[in-house]
Amino acid sequence: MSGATGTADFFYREALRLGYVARSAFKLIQIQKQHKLIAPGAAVLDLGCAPGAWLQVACQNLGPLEKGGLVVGVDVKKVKVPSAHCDSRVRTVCTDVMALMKQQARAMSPQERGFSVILSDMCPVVSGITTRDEAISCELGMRALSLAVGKIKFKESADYRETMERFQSSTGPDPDEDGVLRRGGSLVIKFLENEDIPGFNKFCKEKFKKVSLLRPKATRSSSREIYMICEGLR
Ligand SMILES: C[S@@+](CC[C@H](N)C(=O)[O-])C[C@H]1O[C@@H](n2cnc3c(N)ncnc32)[C@H](O)[C@@H]1O
Repeated sequence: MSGATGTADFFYREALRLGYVARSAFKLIQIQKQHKLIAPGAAVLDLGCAPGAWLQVACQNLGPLEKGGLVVGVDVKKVKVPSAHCDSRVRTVCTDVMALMKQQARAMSPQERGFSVILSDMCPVVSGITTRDEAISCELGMRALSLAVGKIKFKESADYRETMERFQSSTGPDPDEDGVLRRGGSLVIKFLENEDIPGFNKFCKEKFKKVSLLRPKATRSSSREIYMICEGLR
């Protein structure tokens, strides 16, 4: 688990010391510190949650139990809710997000009113074939985006049209047009850096009040991952 660099080893050791199940905890800690996406009592959907470090960080930011809130983690792998930093507000569902319908996702939210924060740390098992890994990463990102904002609609003349159309088909049929992210809510999507990111970025800038890209300090130097942080769904 420890990486080749001193920085990677630092985050690995810190995760062990502080009771996080993976060093990836520090990526969400940095995102949360800079963007304050998870408010006390928030309803958080964590896509690609195994082994559970983001569940821990999300729960820590819900505030005291009496504030309420919920963290639902979804992964193709079965995930046991970590005992440290998690409480009764955290639960996990084992399913493939590519096949998860919006109605099913909404049914997991409090009073079926949707989520205030959606996090996607999903990534493919890296094959080493760059174009293939990038395409799968974009498909996963597109699925997270369409779950959040609903049916992807844009003007014919939009200069990101080609990018969005290319990955739209990967989301599969879903009769529900509405997304499961509440108005004003925030979305975080992990991508492997590639030439389609500017297209996603432009689309998201129309949908959200603020969009930024972040490469957290805990990212391994060998990784091409980057996080798109979208705040304030219009
Ligand atoms: C980098 S890990 C997530 C780490 C997690 N955020 C944490 O801090 O513990 C990426 C996860 O995405 C999951 N994943 C990839 N494709 C998925 C899919 N189609 N549906 C659900 N989960 C998926 C993988 O199983 C893997 O557990």
